[in-house]
Amino acid sequence: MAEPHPATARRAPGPVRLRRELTAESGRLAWALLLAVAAAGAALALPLLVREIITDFSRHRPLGADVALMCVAAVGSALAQALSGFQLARIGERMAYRLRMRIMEHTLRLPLAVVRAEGAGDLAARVTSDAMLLRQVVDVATQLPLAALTIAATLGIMLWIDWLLTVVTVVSLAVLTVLVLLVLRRMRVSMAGQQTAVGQLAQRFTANLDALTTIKAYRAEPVASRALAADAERLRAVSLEGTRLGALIPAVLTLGNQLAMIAVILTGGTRLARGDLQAAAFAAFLLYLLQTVPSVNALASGFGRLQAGFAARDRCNDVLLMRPEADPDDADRPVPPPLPDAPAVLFRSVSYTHTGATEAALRDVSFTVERTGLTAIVGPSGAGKTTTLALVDRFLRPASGSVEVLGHDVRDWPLDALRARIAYVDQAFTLLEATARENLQLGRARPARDSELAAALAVVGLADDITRLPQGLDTLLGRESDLSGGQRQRMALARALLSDADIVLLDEPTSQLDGINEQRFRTIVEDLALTRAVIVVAHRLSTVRHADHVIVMSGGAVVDAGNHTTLVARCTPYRELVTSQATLPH
Ligand SMILES: Nc1ncnc2c1ncn2[C@@H]1O[C@H](COP(=O)(O)OP(=O)(O)OP(=O)(O)O)[C@@H](O)[C@H]1O
Repeated sequence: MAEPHPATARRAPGPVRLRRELTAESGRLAWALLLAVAAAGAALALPLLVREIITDFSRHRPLGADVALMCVAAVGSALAQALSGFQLARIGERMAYRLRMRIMEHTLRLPLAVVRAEGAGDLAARVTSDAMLLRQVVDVATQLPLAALTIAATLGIMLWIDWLLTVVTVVSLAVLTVLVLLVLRRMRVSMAGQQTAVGQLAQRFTANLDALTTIKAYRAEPVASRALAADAERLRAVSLEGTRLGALIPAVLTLGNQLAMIAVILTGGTRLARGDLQAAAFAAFLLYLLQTVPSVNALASGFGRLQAGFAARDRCNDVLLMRPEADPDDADRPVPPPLPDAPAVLFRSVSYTHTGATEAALRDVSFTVERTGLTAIVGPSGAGKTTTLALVDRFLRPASGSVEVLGHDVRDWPLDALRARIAYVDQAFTLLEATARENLQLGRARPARDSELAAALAVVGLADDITRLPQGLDTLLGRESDLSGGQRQRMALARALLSDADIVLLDEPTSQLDGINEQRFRTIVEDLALTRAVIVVAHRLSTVRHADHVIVMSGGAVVDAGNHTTLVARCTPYRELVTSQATLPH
């Protein structure tokens, strides 16, 4: 039997905490900050060197040493800045990678209904655009302290040059800060709205691409475009608000800086005229004042990016805080040994209502499936057949009653161990976007040999079709190379054959098979049923007549169960089903 994959039994990852993410890289971050401080320090020294050079000129001193120092400071500053940027890029990309992996792995472990409700496109937006915004927080982690440090150091030097001019500068900067903070507060709300709108647009676009055949067939491109345009318009409007707020910040900063400059020039000019201030000191002060401009800008843009990062973090956490389908103690649960005399599947008074549905899909359903043999579940559309199969594989959990597999309640199985016992062929015969070989081996604990794959493909009559693919078994399916509906169905069957599962669930497996393949399918299922429990949701009488046991469902309840002959004799809904198919080939 296949062993459960231990790696899949994981706990919920917990929310993203930016501080924890950053402290995980504290060594690298400190290194990046140190380099950035060195770069800023070297840049800060430049105006002082300018002062020295001006004094050299005025006193006719040789310039060589001071000019050389200035060059060293300029090149050193550029070099340190570049190295700091490389470090930050590394930290940022590693953080984004970790975050993306966490969200993707967690999403794959969410209940199916939750993933459907969230939408594939919206979930994809969290690992693309949200993760990108969050990644920028890393730059901010050095950008903010560095800018604050540079401003403080510059103000310190300015204070040393002239205290009165420094007071004028600080008052101007304080007014500026209040204005910028007001804009930033509004920006966070806007960023959250923007990211939600991105998710909604991505969701609708993905859904439309998935339904592209139908859209084309029904010339529904204008309808789809209209809906997409509405989402794109919502995104445009909310982004415009964010962009306007973003554009306001540099304008406010420029105005604030200019006001500070005017105030300093007026105060400094007056003192210069009175002889209270040296021309060289005033020039150096003005240069320092100019040098605060990029730092103040960096501070404001850093806070802006932080707001975007917070909004993205909240959206990522919305996903990460969703409960996975496995219980928290799933990984610690011992794998129960199958009980030798227990049935393969046992339903005891099971009821279930789908989320959002007003009526129960299953009501008080009870039945037994033996360890070997073919069990068919029949009934009209909407009777609850697929829901029944979903409960066996614990895609859904009963609202009341219990489902047992191999003698143990499905809730007592570690999820992975339970699913290792069951092979499931869904109605869509889903293939992954992966090679034919990978598709065939899904769910196997150990890789199959080529001869095993060839044997399974031969049984389902697919050997020639796969050989004809451009790279045979190693052809990537789902993009340029794809299979027909019937071929996909047989691939899914071959996968079940290769799976070693004790229980095989087949949801309408013959719907796309031609006569020859339907006959072949019957033989495969009969062979499988010799050693395993095969439960097949079937509409075709040809499948049902050969079943050892038939469960008749209607309106979410089991109305009767028995073999074909017994049911024809005593069960009116079954007889009607048989009569309705009497004209169909079987
Ligand atoms: N995801 C869902 N959300 C809400 N209701 C659902 C969902 N899936 C199924 N249902 C409802 O549950 C009931 C049983 O559905 P189910 O798919 O089990 O029927 P079925 O017998 O397999 O039908 P069919 O033969 O058409 O596949 C139906 O009334 C259906 O509308």
